[in-house]
Amino acid sequence: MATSFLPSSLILTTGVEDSGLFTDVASTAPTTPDRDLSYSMALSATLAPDYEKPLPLDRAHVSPVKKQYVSRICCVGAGYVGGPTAAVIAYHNPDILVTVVDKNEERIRRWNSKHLPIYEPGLAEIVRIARDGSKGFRLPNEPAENDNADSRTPHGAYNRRNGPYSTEKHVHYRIPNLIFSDKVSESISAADIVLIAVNTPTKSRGVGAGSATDMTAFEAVTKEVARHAMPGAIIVEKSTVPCRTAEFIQKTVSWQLLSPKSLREEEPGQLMTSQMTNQRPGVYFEILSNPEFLSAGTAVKDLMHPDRILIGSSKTPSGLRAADTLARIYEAWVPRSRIIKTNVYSSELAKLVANSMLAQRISSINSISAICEKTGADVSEIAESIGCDPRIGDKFLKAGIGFGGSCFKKDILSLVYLAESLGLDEVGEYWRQVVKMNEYQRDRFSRRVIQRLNNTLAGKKITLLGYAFKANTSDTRESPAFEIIKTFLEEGPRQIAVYDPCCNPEVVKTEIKQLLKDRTALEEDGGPIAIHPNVYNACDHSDAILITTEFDEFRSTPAESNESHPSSQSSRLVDPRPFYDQPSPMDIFLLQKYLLSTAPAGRYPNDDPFKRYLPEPGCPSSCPDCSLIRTSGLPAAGNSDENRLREKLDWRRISSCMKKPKLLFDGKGIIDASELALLGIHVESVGR
Ligand SMILES: NC(=O)c1ccc[n+]([C@@H]2O[C@H](COP(=O)([O-])OP(=O)(O)OC[C@H]3O[C@@H](n4cnc5c(N)ncnc54)[C@H](O)[C@@H]3O)[C@@H](O)[C@H]2O)c1
Ligand SMILES: O=c1ccn([C@@H]2O[C@H](COP(=O)(O)OP(=O)(O)O[C@H]3O[C@H](CO)[C@@H](O)[C@H](O)[C@H]3O)[C@@H](O)[C@H]2O)c(=O)[nH]1
Repeated sequence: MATSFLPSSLILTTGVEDSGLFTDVASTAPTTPDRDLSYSMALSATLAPDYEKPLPLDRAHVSPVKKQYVSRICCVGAGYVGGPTAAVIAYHNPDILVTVVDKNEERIRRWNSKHLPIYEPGLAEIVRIARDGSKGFRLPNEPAENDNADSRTPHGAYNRRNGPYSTEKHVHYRIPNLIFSDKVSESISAADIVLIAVNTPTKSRGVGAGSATDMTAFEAVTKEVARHAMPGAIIVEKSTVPCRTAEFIQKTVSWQLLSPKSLREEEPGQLMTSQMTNQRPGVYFEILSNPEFLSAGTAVKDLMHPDRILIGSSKTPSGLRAADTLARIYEAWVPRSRIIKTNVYSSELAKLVANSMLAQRISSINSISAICEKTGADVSEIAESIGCDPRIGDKFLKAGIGFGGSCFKKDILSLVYLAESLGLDEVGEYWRQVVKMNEYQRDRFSRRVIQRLNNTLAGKKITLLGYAFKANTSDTRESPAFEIIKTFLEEGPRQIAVYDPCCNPEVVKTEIKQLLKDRTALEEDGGPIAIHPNVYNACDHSDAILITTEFDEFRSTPAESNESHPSSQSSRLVDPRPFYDQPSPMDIFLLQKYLLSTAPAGRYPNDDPFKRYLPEPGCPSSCPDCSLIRTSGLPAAGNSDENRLREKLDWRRISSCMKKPKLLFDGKGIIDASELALLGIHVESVGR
């Protein structure tokens, strides 16, 4: 077996070697040539004379990746982006060691346990394989419903034992290649590529407070990189950052690297920086922008089947080669045609523009919803009719209580700040209006509820169904529900009941306490806010129910199709066999999905059709997550398990326990008013 680059403690014995199944199986993991940290494989790749030779194509659209160029990737930031992105990169590149580092030790502890800090459908499976390794297995290379096998194979060679379409494929065991660690500088120093995926929120104080991007975390990491990254390492902005951040990194890095003398001569304003230690003359890095476009709740789908991978680089030969090096990592599973290369500032700005344009559509349709409510037009009918125009398209036209989430607002505000700081005040004002409209829409909804309840909530119980900022996630950042709760609190209600099928009630309570900075807001502390684990208790004797998140469980209308999502093409359930080549990690991923979705319940224990999973890490008796599950019945990352029982609400039962007049305010356009009218519930919807 080839030598592994992993610490011996991480190499798991699978027992597969002993089974005699794979006598010729060797680890595909390369070894860093000399372990000298001044050596960078990425740099050597960029200098290799044959680097630009066209790659041989052995598949229709995915090029084979010669991964010997990059052996280690470090991702700084183990959050919603860093964790899943690194996991998917590691899953598809088993011979690259991917280390995710974070200064938050608690987060790292959870990534290393069976209690991942975030929930995303499919994430745990990917992490398990890449972090823990997997057993080798044999795979029948025939489609399950193989009633006409020969017609499925181009050469009629399907049943030949040794032909390209052999009846059985051996899939090699994997050694772990995904590590979560709190050793930030150490991991940076060993990496050929450093992805920076730390948080970049809106500044809350000082110059630009309320709109500029707070670059504190990003800058701190940049300095770590300048001090510790190996010469020639490629630095990648994964975080969403203001346009021209690459230039800022270049300067930060240069200030760290240049000698004090040269700095004094060239940048007199930066004398202070020159006094930093660790100058490393002659050391050079390439900086790339590679923004992430995943959405909460569909992160794994989005990462597995991205619409595009955007890579911005300088247009120098070395910058372009660095972009190619990063592109090759993605080419392990992303069709080349989906990898877009631009200049670095275009890439940075494109991320802000993408989010701003998406949010703008929501604000635009929400503005129309206000007109609809006063005219008798129906905003969903308008959205449907304009969405048929391919120039407009039908996505992101759902009127409601406005957008939430950690990204839209902050990214629009970052664009606003950029425009204003460039003296483009009208441009800034144009985009600021998107945020204003969003707040107006949410407040309009809250006011409508209060008005319909005779302008007072005193002595009344109001129920919010949904606390997460969108469906199928327990992410509650910038949740519209929280802002609505804040508005209602001012009215002195008897109870504000909250139910969310994904969020852990204990976690929501802690969060609300922190955000309100009020120790007496929760019911158990004598306040009106009650977070219910049971939806019927939450609705019992309610004066008004509000739909604040678009969970399918709450719907009385059919769920929306997501057919145009690129992932849906591959998740359309087709058996991907027979495999001509050795099945790739993507092949196995798609086959597993197919098998699980078509098999009768219970057919594959642990959802592991290939019996390849190794045991998950055990927890110590003091594990806080196990203790939370014992007390609340749910993990901290919530109950957004894709296998959770998505039982539809029994609206008849809810109607029977509501106070009269039975009022329901649909903030997400998922309720059929005429259906609930039959149950005696009066529905008011946004834009109708
Ligand atoms: N959440 C999303 O859906 C999403 C999607 C696309 C892009 N983005 C962008 O990606 C970036 C990260 O977002 P996120 O949601 O993952 O944030 P997050 O808050 O979930 O994670 C950021 C992590 O960085 C860590 N960190 C901060 N400073 C550090 C330091 N000096 N050293 C080591 N670790 C440090 C934090 O401890 C935290 O765990 C942001 O710029 C965001 O705008 C987010
Ligand atoms: O027609 C719509 C679509 C969405 N929303 C709301 O908009 C918010 C954001 O939804 P979505 O964009 O699906 O989720 P995010 O996870 O915030 O993803 C956005 O923000 C990420 C972080 O930058 C980007 O990577 C993604 O591409 C971008 O869609 C949620 O509150 C939704 O309820 C609507 O009100 N109407």
